[in-house]
Amino acid sequence: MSAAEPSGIWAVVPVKSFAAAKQRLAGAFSPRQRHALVRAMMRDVLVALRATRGLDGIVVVTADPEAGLLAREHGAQLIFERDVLGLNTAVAEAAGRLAAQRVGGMLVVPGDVPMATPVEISALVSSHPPGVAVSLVPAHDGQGTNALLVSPPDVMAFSYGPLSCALHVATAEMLTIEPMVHDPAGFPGLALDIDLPADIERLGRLAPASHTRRLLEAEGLLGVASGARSTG
Ligand SMILES: Nc1nc2c(ncn2[C@@H]2O[C@H](COP(=O)(O)OP(=O)(O)OP(=O)(O)O)[C@@H](O)[C@H]2O)c(=O)[nH]1
Ligand SMILES: O=C(O)[C@H](O)COP(=O)(O)O
Repeated sequence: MSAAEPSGIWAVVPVKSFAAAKQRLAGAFSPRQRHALVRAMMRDVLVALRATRGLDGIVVVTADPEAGLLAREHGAQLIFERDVLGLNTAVAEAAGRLAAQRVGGMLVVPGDVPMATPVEISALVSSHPPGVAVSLVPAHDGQGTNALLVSPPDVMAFSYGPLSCALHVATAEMLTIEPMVHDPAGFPGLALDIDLPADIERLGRLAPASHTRRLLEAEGLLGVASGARSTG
C-alpha cells in the first residue's frame, strides 16, 4: 500500500477463504449458495466503504485469490495471508503494516456486514475522538464487534471471537483508553453480521438494496430461516 499522511484512517476488511466461510449457514445453504453469498457480502462491504467519506484507503486481508481479485476490482489494496491463522492474526498483520506506514487509524469492518451503509460508517469515523482512541459498534446481540476503529492501528491486541465486544472494551480500558461504544440500534446495517439463518431474516427486514439481497431473492432464500436448502 502506498504511504499516507500520518493522520488518515484506512479500512481493513478481513475475508476468510470463500470455500471455508460461513459454516454455520451450511444447514440452510448449499456450498454454491454460501460461496455466492460471501462473495456478494464482500462486494457490498467494499461498495459501502468506497462510498464513505473520511477514509483514506481500503485494504482486504485474505488468503483467497478470488477475494483478492474482487478487492482489486473495487479499488482496494491487498494483504495476502500466507499462513491462515485466524481473524485476530489477520487483523494484527494489517495493523502492523498500517502502523509501519504511519497511517493514523484503522477501521476494521468484516466482510459479513453487507447492509452497512456509507452514512453509518462515516458517522462512526467522524465521531471517533482525536489522538489515541478506540471506537466500536457491537453486533446487534451486543456480543460481537462489527466495527472497530483504533488509532493508532496497532494500539491494542485483538480479541475477535466469542464476547469480543466486552474483550475489546476491557483491553482498551487496560490501556487507559475509554472506548467509545456505540449503540448498535443506531447502526442497523453495520450491526447485522450474517452468521446464522436468523440473520438472513433480519437482513430481509432492512430496506437497502444490495448485491446480497438480490442474490438471496434470486435463490429464493430470503426469509428462509431454517428450511431445506435448494439445490446447487
Ligand atoms: N482474513 C481472514 N478473515 C477471516 C478469518 N476468519 C474469519 N474471517 C473473516 O472475519 C469475518 C467474521 O468471521 P466469522 O463471523 O467467524 O465468519 P466465518 O468464519 O465465515 O463463519 P463460520 O464459518 O460460520 O464461523 C468474516 O468476514 C470472515 O470472512 C481469517 O482467518 N482470516
Ligand atoms: O465479532 C466478532 O468477534 C467476530 O465477528 C466473530 O464473532 P462471531 O463468531 O459471532 O461471528
